[in-house]
Amino acid sequence: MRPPAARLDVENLSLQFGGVKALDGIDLHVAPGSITALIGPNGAGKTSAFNSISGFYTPKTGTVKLDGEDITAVPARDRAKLGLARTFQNIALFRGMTVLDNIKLGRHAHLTTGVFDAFLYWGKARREEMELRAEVERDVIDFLELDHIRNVPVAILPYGLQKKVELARALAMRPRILMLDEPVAGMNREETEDMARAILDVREEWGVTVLLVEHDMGMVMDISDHVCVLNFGRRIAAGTPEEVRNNPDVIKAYLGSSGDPRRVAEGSAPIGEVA
Ligand SMILES: Nc1ncnc2c1ncn2[C@@H]1O[C@H](COP(=O)(O)OP(=O)(O)OP(=O)(O)O)[C@@H](O)[C@H]1O
Repeated sequence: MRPPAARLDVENLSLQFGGVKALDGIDLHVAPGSITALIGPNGAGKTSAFNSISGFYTPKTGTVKLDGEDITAVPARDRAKLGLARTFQNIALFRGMTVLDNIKLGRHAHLTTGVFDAFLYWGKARREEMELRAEVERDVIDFLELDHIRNVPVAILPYGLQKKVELARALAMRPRILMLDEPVAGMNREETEDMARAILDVREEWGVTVLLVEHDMGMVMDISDHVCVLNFGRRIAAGTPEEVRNNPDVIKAYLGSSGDPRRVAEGSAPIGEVA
C-alpha cells in the first residue's frame, strides 16, 4: 500500500554562509498532494532552501515540519526514512551500475535488515531482497516505462533518461514528499515534456506531494499548483502560477537579474508578459 501524501511547512528559515545571508527568514507551505515550485533568479536561495529542507544544511533559524512533526533536527538519512526523497541538480547515479541496480538503491533506505542482520538472518534478508525486487520492478520501472533499459548501465544512457532514472530511484523510496532539484535542467524540449508528464503522472497515480526547484518557467507554470518565489534569500511572492507571473515584484526580480533570458514559455515573453 502506498503511503499518504505529506504536508510540508517551513517557517522562518535562515541560513548564512559567512557574511552572505543565503536565506533570510523564508516561509514555505506545501499542501499534501500538490506540485509546488520554488523559483527565483540565480543566487536567490533555492538550493539553500532545498538543502535545508532535506537536511543537508543546518539552518541558523527556523523549523521544518512534516505533517506537523518538527524534523528540523532530524539528519538527512532519517528524513528519507520519514518519506522525504530528493533528486540532485547534477545527476547523482552510479554510472557503472545498471538502471535496475541504481533504482534498487533507493528502496534499500527502507529495508529492515542491515549488513550484520543479513548474515544472521540470511533467509529473511533474501526474502526481503526478492520482495523488494519484485515491488521495484512492478511499480517504478513499469510506471516510468524504463523496462527496455533496466539492464543497461546508466553511463551509456542519454541525459534525459538518466534524469528519469534519478526520478525512479527517488520514487523507489516510496516517498510522501518528492523533492526534485532542477528536474529538466539541460534537457531538450522533448525530454522536458516527457519529464513534466512523468511528474504529473507520479502525483496523479502515486498521490505524492512534489516540491521542485526549476529554472524552466514554461514547465513550472504548466505543472505547478503553487509557486513560491525567492530573491536575495527572501520570499517575495507565493501563489498560483497566474498570481505569481503577474506579481510586479516577481517581474522586477527577473528583469533585474542581469538580463536574465529565462522565459515563461518557449519562445515567448519574459515572466509577467504572458497573457
Ligand atoms: N557553499 C556556499 N558557500 C558560500 N556561499 C554560498 C554557498 N552556497 C550558496 N552560497 C551563496 O548563497 C546565496 C544563495 O545561493 P543558492 O545556491 O542557494 O541560490 P540558488 O537560488 O539555488 O541559485 P542558482 O539558481 O544559481 O542555483 C548566493 O549568494 C550564493 O553565492
